[in-house]
Amino acid sequence: MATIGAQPIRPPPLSSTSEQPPLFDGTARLYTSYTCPFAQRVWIARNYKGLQDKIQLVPFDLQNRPAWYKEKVYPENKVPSLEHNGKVLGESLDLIKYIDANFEGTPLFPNDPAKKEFGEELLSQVDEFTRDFYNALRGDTVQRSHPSFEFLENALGKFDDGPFLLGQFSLVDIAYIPFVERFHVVLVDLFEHDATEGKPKVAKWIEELNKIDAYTQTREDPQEIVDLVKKRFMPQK
Ligand SMILES: N[C@@H](CCC(=O)N[C@@H](CS)C(=O)NCC(=O)O)C(=O)O
Repeated sequence: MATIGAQPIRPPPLSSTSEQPPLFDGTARLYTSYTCPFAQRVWIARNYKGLQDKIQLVPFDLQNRPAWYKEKVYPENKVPSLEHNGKVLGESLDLIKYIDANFEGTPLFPNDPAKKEFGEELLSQVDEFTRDFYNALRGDTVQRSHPSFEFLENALGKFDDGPFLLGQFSLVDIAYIPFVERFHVVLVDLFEHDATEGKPKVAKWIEELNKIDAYTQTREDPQEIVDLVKKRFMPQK
């Protein structure tokens, strides 16, 4: 993919009038949206494994999706989905595992049984983690977001051979970071609260993740995050 400095050029999002790319022509495609945290997971995994030339991004303007996506590609009509080997698969947590298992590149899950077990446990908790936070946006946000960051700080204390959730970078970090990125930005911007204060492991985790191009290239503009959350959860702000 072409790059400007370290930042690859993002293909422009397709809208309702855009033509459908060929289906099942042998190209692997990630149907995505640049603003969706679920889709961001799969995008990070693809980048980290060096699959930029093997998995093509097909981004949408989600508010104005083409009808052919639901009709011909993915009836659930959500992003992300992955076209690969004559099938279209969905669900971001399944997709990051699928990409790890079915494509070349650095493995995204450790072999160590204790790490595997803890990794699966954390993956099984991520939906609740994100739900709790979105619920906190409905009132008493700072106070109600505290347990989520406390949970992360504790989880990061489990392995001390690296700054990531399983020590080394893995798909567990990929599952959490798109949401933590958004929560962190929203708390700072709308509540003047730095959730990493007094949480050295979370602060270090975010700092280290921000050194990984595969992740930073997928980050959403903080202002867009704030605008979206304001519009959806707190129009009074
Ligand atoms: N559980 C799904 C959630 C995907 C999801 O909710 N995607 C949103 C965008 S962030 C979407 O496509 N929404 C469109 C719609 O619901 O119409 C996953 O993990 O992939």
